[in-house]
Amino acid sequence: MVLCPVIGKLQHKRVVLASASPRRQEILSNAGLRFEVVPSRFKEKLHKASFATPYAYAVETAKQKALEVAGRMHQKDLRAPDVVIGADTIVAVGAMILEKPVDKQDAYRMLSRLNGKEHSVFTGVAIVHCCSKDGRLDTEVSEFYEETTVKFSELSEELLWEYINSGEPMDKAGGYGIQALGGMLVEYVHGDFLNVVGFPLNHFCKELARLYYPPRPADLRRVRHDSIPAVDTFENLSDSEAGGADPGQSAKGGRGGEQADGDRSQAPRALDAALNGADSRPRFPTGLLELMDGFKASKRGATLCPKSREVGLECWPRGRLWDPAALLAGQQVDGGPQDTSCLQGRPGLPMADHADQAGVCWGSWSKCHPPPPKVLFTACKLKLFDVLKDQGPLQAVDVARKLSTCAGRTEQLLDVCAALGLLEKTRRGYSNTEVATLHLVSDGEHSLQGVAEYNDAHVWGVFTRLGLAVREGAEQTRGALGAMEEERLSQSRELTLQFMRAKHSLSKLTAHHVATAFDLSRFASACDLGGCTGILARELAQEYPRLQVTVFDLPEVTELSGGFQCGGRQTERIRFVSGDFFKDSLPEADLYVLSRMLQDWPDDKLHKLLSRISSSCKPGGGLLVAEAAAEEEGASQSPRLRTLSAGQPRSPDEHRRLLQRHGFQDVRVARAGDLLCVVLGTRAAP
Ligand SMILES: Cc1cn([C@H]2C[C@H](O)[C@@H](COP(=O)(O)OP(=O)(O)OP(=O)(O)O)O2)c(=O)[nH]c1=O
Repeated sequence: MVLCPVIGKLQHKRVVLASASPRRQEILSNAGLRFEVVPSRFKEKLHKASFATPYAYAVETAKQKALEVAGRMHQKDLRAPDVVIGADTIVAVGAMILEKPVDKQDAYRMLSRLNGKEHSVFTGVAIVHCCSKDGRLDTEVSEFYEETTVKFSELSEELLWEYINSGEPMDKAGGYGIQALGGMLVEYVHGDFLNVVGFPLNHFCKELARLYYPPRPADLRRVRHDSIPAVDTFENLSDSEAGGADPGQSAKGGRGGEQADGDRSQAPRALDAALNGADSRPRFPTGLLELMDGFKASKRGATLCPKSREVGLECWPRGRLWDPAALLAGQQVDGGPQDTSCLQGRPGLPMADHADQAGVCWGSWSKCHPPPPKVLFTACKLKLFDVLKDQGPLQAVDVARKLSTCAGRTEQLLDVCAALGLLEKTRRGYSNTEVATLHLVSDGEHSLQGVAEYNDAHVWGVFTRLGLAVREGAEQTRGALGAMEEERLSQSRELTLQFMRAKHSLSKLTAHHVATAFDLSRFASACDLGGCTGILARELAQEYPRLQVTVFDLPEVTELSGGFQCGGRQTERIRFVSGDFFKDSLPEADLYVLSRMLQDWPDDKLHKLLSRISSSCKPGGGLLVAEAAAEEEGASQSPRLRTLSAGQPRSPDEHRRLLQRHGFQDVRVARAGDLLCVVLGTRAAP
């Protein structure tokens, strides 16, 4: 039972119920929660017509009730409570919202509307976590609603008036109290009874459990590959992205003036850290990155598949990518020819599934399933996860309205996202899973939207166009991609920014692992070559208090890096220097750092770069290299963490040999964060 540990977590907190409702007080105290009652003074006068649904109105009212109490208490005591709970119950008949009747006639009107019919009772709940920062109130709001269906019997006028005259309807939404005399009016109830009485206790406990015990990515449920809905293609949906409505605008629409802090993504980590004093860095989203990156495996795979190449089909290596949930859980699935069922028997589809000699089975995903990465990119581009963060759970039709997209296609997109483990689908609609909340919402601290955006806008195209290079092998691919990368960087400011955003968000996840893989305290200065926005430099400066760090990158990158800085004391020890590490002299440093750089370059460039570093590095100085880890010694097959990189990961031995070849000795290799291979070599005397 989730309740006990959750209540335990709240035990030492100052909890306030922002409600005068005696029913809410009773429900919560019966559940063992200890709290103070401070009724809200928020006037329930929000403009109902401006809400897309009745429950959106209830949720917003609940939130405003709680925020009013939090603000007032903070102003009065200069100390806010830890948690404020607000709730609002409404009765909805279709789109019409009924609140508490103002007088007997009003109660009669309401009860007459409900007479003999089904209606919905919605309770919106807001859980506001408060803290004071520099005397200012800081809040994190988590919100949800519950719906219960109630059916009234056919009631006579006489009975209605008798009930009204009892006085019971006056302080209750819809003009009745199901828990007392009003129970006699009710034929049936579907859903949570306590929700009708004013507080959905069960959902509240689940929400607390979600906040205090967020599921780990590995806990994401596994789905069978055939649960991914079959669709022809998502092109139509993509068309609407490009067309008329700006999805970003739609996503924000309808809730004008709302505090963006109604932010479910922030709450779990902040709470977790606050409660457990734990490191709030999220686990590495391996599966998600593999999903974002998966299409590269497909394109490389084409080299192994002569038949598919002949018929010009896009190939997807079965076994790796047909089980998206396994991917999200960071697992790889072995497949055999018997697993081709998802590809077979779909009438009219030009299938080319077959097993080649290497035992790899191929099929045309483009005709029977949408490619999972493209689904993810499309959802990000449409700001689907932002909409669900702010307003979820939502039904497909509501999502389509908010995104200005086609309802049918939107439902397909939502279903595929649910099958991929990015969304949760329940009776109440679709909502973000934990991994989506953490990494796919655009303004989240650990958002990987930048990676999705960049992969979609640029890398996908590169891989799609580079069939020739892919067929001709990894070296050529690296060369072609490296050249395109150079060309791209010089091309447009927007692309550069896109690239920087992607690299910035990835570096946020890896920088700590890179900085701490070895003890670097013997170095007084470091130079991060291609250090982009300085995330790793910042981590190094934070970890080693006497280290001076130089970030060296192309002028167009350093020029834009200012927009990514967030201050802090360690920035005094960081400087940005513009230059091209293939042409210009490298800044002096005891330690040179190349983080996720080497994979990008063809061998000639790679050796040129390493030999330039070797010449600049003083004897005793170091070279720290961080790359995606190959899965096992000698098996450079892992697609992990190659996002933004073109080449294949090297094995520890390959790394060792590479550094030794350029005059580095005592080369040590460490696996960091399960996904990175970090290598440290010491420059030998020439
Ligand atoms: C439908 C129904 C509502 N109600 C009550 C629950 C709520 O208290 C009330 C709806 O009004 P609310 O505005 O939700 O709550 P409230 O005014 O009582 O308290 P506060 O605003 O301070 O939080 O109706 C019942 O008790 N029984 C019922 O069957």
